[in-house]
Amino acid sequence: MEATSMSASSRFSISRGICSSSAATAPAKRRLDVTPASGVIGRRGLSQRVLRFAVRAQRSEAKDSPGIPSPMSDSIANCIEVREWEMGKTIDEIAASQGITIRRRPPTGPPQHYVGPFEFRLQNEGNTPRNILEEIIWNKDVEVSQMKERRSLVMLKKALENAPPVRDFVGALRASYERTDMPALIAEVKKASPSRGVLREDFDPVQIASAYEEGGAACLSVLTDKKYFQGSFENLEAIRNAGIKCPLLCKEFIIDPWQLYCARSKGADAVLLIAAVLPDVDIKYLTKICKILGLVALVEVHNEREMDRVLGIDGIQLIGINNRNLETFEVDISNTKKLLGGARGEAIRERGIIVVGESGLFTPSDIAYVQEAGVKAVLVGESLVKQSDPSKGIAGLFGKDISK
Ligand SMILES: O=C(O)c1ccccc1NCC(=O)[C@H](O)[C@H](O)COP(=O)(O)O
Repeated sequence: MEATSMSASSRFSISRGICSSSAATAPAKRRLDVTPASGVIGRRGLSQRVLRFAVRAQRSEAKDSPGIPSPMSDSIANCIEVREWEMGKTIDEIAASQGITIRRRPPTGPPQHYVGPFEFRLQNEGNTPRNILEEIIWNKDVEVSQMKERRSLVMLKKALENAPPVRDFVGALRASYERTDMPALIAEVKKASPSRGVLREDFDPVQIASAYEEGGAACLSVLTDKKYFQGSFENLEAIRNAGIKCPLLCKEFIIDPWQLYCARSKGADAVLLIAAVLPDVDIKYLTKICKILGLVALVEVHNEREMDRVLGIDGIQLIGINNRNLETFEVDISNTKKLLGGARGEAIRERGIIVVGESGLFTPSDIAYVQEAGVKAVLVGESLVKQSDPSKGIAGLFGKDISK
């Protein structure tokens, strides 16, 4: 399928995958089986929004193409109602049952424009984020709603028609690994982070991206979050339009399929999905949409439980192991080794999944350590972006020139 267009029928088939067209008439128990666990329930859950999004998309499709019937709309809407009625559980409850501690933003707060350092805010169990990752996600929820108002799905679909073609992200990683016999580099264009503050004042994203390419990076990761990382979709678009050949990962906190369309329209070839935030059903749903758009998903895990959940999902090509605990900021590269030991490592090798070691990599011995543990790619930000010449920084990090 063309990566840049999404036909009504392909959208319908996704909808069928997540919510059987017969759900409204099937016996209740069976409906529970055919409809994924957190699929359409609770407050502000992605899956609930995914289906509403699908319904809206199909309605607008029908408006765009009068005469073409939209047979799934009613059954999806029924599914939403049936699931809400049957389960009576919130998305947070479903997520918690999978070990996810990050909650979705409650409808009552926090105030959208609150300010001040995280630790000084009034603590209130219900409407105050418990850690930085939760705060980022709650903020993203508000931000995505606002962006959707400014740029509708119909507008995004139009933009997709002019989006640059998708490049082979996984192919570029494999080729680099085979060429250098070292982990392929995904070099991150990252101005700032919540854990480290501003990493580079004279930040020119296109210049940094070209230096990375020159230094031998296989792919690039571009932070698009504004509030916490001082990134932007404009940076992603500028890098893509500057003729950089390395495939691009849109490094964003994805909680809604709208963001996938946005990333693709700006020229992304891959996106990040964070298992600490997304229940299984959302990962499955989002990866299906990625496939339709031609995007590859880098699914990020931090611990054994998340790794086991992701290994339970079919069709995953890329798994990132983040050595940074996103709740506490602690970095420990032995996390990579821990998660690749024993049966997990075997399953990964058998299935040909590429593992990306992420965060906290500064020296050739760090690279050797994660390679020994089994990674075929690394994602590196801070240690490269801080170098006056990031291209030379790559040779320093790998202990040799990997550009040839
Ligand atoms: O980097 C952070 O402080 C951070 C905080 C909260 C959520 C995510 C965060 N980082 C995203 C990343 O995973 C890193 O940017 C990436 O792995 C590169 O890490 P590094 O080489 O240590 O800059």
